[in-house]
Amino acid sequence: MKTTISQVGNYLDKEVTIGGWLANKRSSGKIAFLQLRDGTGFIQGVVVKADVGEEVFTVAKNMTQESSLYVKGIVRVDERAPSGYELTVTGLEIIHEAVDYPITPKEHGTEFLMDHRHLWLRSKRQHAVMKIRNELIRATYEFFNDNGFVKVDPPILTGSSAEGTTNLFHTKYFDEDAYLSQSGQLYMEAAAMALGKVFSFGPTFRAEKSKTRRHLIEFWMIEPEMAFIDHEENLKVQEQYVSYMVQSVLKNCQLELKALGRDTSKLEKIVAPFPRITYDDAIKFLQENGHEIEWGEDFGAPHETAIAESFDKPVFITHYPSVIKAFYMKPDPNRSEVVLCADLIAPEGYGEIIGGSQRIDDMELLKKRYAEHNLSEEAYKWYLDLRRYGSVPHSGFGLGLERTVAWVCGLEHVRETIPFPRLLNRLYP
Ligand SMILES: NC(=O)C[C@H]([NH3+])C(=O)NS(=O)(=O)OC[C@H]1O[C@@H](n2cnc3c(N)ncnc32)[C@H](O)[C@@H]1O
Ligand SMILES: [Mg+2]
Repeated sequence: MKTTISQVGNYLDKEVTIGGWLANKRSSGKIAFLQLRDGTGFIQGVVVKADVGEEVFTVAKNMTQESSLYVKGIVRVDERAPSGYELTVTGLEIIHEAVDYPITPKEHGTEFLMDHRHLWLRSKRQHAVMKIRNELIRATYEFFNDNGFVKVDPPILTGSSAEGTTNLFHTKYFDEDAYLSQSGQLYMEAAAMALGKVFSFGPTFRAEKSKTRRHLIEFWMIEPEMAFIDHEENLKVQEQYVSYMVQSVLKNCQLELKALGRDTSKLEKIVAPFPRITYDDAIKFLQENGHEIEWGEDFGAPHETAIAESFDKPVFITHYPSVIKAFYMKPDPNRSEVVLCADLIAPEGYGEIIGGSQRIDDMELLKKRYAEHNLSEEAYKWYLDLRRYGSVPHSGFGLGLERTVAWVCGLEHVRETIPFPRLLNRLYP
C-alpha cells in the first residue's frame, strides 16, 4: 500500500511503501537506522540484515544523505518516536543517489545555510517552521471567513505609497513610475466601502536599509479593513484574531513546536483580551526605568522589549503622537496631537507584530494631511474620493506574518520564517 509518513498510523502492522529521502543514517554491523523524510514528516526505518538479506542491507549501508528512494516496511508503534511509529524495513529502491550533499549533520554557519536555503528548507527544524507558518495562514483564512470578511487582493504594482516615500522600491510601468506595494491598506479601504469587512494577504516590500532580526525587505502581511468600526473595536478584532491563530497552532502543531523546543506554556497564555497602555504611559514607564527618551520620539526595539517585559501577552500601545505616524491616521477628537492608532507588541522581545489605526474620514482634514506630507493630490485623488462619496468611520491593521512566525516558533531571526528571505545584501537563492 503506497502512503505517506503522516498517514502510516492508518496501516499499523501492515506493509507500506513510502517515497522519500534519506535525511540521516547510522548503522552497526548487522542493523541500520535510516532517518527518512517525505515532506509530510519524519520516521525511522530499521533495517535488520538477518531479515532483509545481504543485497538490501548493502543498499542501506551505502545509501548517501538526501538520496531519494522508495522504502517498503511494516508499520510498528514506537512510543519513543516523535510520530509514535517506526518502520521495520523489508525493501529499498534508490531513485536517485545524492552525492556529497552539502548540509551534513554537523553544525553550519548562518551564511552557509542561507546560501543553501533551497536545501536547508529540507531540515527537520525548517520543516517545523514552515508547517507552523502554514497553520498561521490556514487559521487566518478560517478566522476571517468565519467572521464575515471577504478576501480582496490589492495591487502589487502601485503609483502611490501608504507608508511614506523613504523605503519604496521603484520600477518602471511602461513609461510611468511605479512602486512595489509597501501596504495594501489604501486599496483595502476602498474595498471596505464596497464589501464592509475585507482582508488581504500578500507580499509587501520595504526598501529599508535595516539589518535587524525583525526586518525583511519582502514580507507577507495580512491587512483587514472594516467599515463602521472604530479604534477600540479594531483592537478587539486584533486580539481575537491573534489569539485564534496562536491557539490553532497549539492545537494542530504540537509535533512541530516540540521539534523546535518551544515552551508552549507561554503560548497558552495568549487569549483575549490583551493589555493596553497609552504612548504617554509607555514614555513615563521608560523614563522611570532609565531609558533616554522624550515625548514625541518613536520607540526602538529596546524600548518595545522593555515595555513588553511587563506583560505575558501581546500589549497594545495606543495614541501615538500624530507627528510620528502615517498621514491617514485619525486624530483623537479629544486631543488632536495624538492619533487613534495602536501597535501590538509581542512578548518575549519579539516586538511589533501589528500596526493599525482608525482612518481619517473627513475630506478636508485628509486634504490638509496631503499638503503636510507633500502627497500629490493627483496620485491620491482616488483615495480622497472615498471621503467624497459616502465617507464612514473605518479602521484596519496590518499583521506581519514573519514576525508572528518568529514569535510563535520562538526563533531568533525572521530569516527562518519565510521560505526564501530577502534581506539587506541577500537576493540569492
Ligand atoms: N493595513 C494597515 O493598517 C497596515 C499599515 N499600512 C502598515 O503597513 N503598518 S506597518 O508599517 O506598521 O506594518 C505593519 C506590520 O508589518 C510588519 N512589518 C513592517 N515592516 C516590516 C519589515 N521590514 N519586515 C518584517 N515585517 C515588517 C510589522 O509586523 C508591522 O507591525
Ligand atoms: Mg508599524
